[in-house]
Amino acid sequence: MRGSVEAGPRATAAQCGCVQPALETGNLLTEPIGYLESCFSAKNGTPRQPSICSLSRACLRIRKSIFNNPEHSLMGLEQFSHVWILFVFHKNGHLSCKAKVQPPRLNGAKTGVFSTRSPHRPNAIGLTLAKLDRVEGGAVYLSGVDMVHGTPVLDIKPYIADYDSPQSVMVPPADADSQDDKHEPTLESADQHQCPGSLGPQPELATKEGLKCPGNRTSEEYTSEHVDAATSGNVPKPGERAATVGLGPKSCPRSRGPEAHPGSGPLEASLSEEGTGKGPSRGQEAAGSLGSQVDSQPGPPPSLSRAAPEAPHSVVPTWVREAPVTTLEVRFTPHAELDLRHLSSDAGHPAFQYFQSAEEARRAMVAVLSADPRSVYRRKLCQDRLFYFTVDTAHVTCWFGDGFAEVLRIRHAAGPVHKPDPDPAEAPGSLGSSGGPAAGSR
Ligand SMILES: C[S@@+](CC[C@H](N)C(=O)[O-])C[C@H]1O[C@@H](n2cnc3c(N)ncnc32)[C@H](O)[C@@H]1O
Repeated sequence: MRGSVEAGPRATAAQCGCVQPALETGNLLTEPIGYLESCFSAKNGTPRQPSICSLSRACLRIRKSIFNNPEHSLMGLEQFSHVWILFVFHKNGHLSCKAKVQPPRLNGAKTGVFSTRSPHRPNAIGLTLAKLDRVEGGAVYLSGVDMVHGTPVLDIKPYIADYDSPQSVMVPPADADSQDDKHEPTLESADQHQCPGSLGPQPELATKEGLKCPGNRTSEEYTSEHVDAATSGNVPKPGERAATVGLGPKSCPRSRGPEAHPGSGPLEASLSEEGTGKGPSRGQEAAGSLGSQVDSQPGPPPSLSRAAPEAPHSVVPTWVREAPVTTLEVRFTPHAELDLRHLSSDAGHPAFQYFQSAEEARRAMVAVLSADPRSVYRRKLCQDRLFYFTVDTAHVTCWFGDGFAEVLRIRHAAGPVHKPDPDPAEAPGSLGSSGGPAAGSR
């Protein structure tokens, strides 16, 4: 009977009898357009969202197997300040089909996977809004990324506030005036009927669900380590967007632009909040918070905006903005400060591939650590243990105390930073054996 089965076209069969992937079935066989070169070589320490560290840089070279002349495909892209990057979470380790996940901001509570930005989702597809620093031939240089080195990238699309931000919904005056019940609701009218308090997810504790998994996917419950997912929105921060969309000067990893100088631009503005640990307190009781917040981010610059005067705001649940911990203070031991100076002046090694100075490297480390990159599991059960991450050529050893993170050692990353490394977080014994920093490392 019609309607008794799920709608959708059937797979097409080839002459040999095989079922071929076909667009109509939605079984898309993807071919990465390139593999990201990122300053983060492992998941550990990689920001949970692009807004956390605007200095996190990457380069994507379009493969010649996709386009003979990759530079043709990038023509015109340099006119945009931000791009969406669609990619595969290739380091997930296993396919996941958990309907509920535990985002760090819910501090152990569960919510539906589709209400989060968890990497562990049925199709393992990520979406990041990155700053486009420059286009050079067949390569794009990005910053503010939250992807590890080697990430297969499926697509690049320009960020267009008019299309991508609900605040920029275009409502022709005539249409707006004549709206009645016969019209499909526009995004604006739909949003205006949303009750902020009614949109939050209803986190539940430890509810098992029957799983419907395609193929032979694991039904293993996520460990907390596996639910090391961030859930904050990936639109630019308040202020950052207004300052940068479409207007900001461009910078690039290897050539200093005006904004590379401290105190001279939007990059600095966002870093000062990230880097000092003086950002707004994120609240203590995110778990179970059911409310929603109206996003009051400024819209695009007036020259670009065609928003209706009473344009709608987007709405997110409160927990997205309220982390379970306050922003951490970040300290460096004198030893670590010395290490950093040595690293940047050691003639035997290339100093940095992505950072332009030791100061930039330091600020990136502060940004990463002040956002507390630990999983819920580590935060709750492994406090004060050693934590490692690699950014650019720096391998960082630190530990977490009450309200702070302290960098203990900074060494040159063993081997090339771009070699896909095993995740130190997943390596046996990687946490060290003590409950605090190793005595010899201070
Ligand atoms: C929470 S996800 C968000 C990614 C993207 N902004 C999104 O919303 O889809 C970011 C985290 O994914 C992890 N990650 C980054 N690249 C990955 C990859 N290629 N494979 C698996 N995990 C990755 C890192 O631990 C990072 O902190």
